Amino acid sequence: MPSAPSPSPAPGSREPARHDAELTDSLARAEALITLTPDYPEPGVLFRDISALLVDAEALRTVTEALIAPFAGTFDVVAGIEARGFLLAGTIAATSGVGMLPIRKAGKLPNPAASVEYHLEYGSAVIEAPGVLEPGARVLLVDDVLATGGTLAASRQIVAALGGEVAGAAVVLELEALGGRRTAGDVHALFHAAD
Ligand SMILES: O=P(O)(O)OC[C@H]1O[C@H](OP(=O)(O)OP(=O)(O)O)[C@H](O)[C@@H]1O
Ligand SMILES: Nc1ncnc2[nH]cnc12
Repeated sequence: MPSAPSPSPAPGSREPARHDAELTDSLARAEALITLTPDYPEPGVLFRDISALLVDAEALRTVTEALIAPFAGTFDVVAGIEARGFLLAGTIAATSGVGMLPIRKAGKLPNPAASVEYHLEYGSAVIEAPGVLEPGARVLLVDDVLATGGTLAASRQIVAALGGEVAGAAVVLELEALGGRRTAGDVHALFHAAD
């Protein structure tokens, strides 16, 4: 079940306001669109795919708004982590009226200003970013899945190396069994999977 945001009752009422109930339903509908594929990309991994959520206009809008809800007015730039994080950072940038910083996988940028190696549930990788941030820019990090937390932790290092400040981190789905929050720090997660 979605965990955020929680419904706020109308004054003098024990019932949630209708718009909050609708938001909860819409989030539950979005969560149900996340598909599970066993043994992908390697044996033992249960892969979560947000493609069906992305292609659904209502689900995409609801998830975009819920990802930024706790951070309104606190960030100047949204950073998306290649590749799936790009998709959400794009919608957040358009919705929030801020710019978007692409954090790329290694070898895609001509002159990376920062580079960090990290480990994932299935392998290791290097991310890089261009030196385009204003000093002190407040950056919201966005990704689809929090698993081991290696990607978000590396992204925090990238933002610091660029001279920015991390305003927060938001993901669609947290895989709790992998303990990523211990590595990635505080993360706003819309949905939680226990396994
Ligand atoms: O918490 P972690 O263990 O670091 O894992 C989470 C990361 O793994 C996936 O990306 P992946 O590297 O598979 O790249 P993709 O977006 O290009 O598919 C996902 O989109 C996150 O970025
Ligand atoms: N199980 C998983 N499903 C989707 N993306 C992931 N990134 C790391 N682990 C993942």
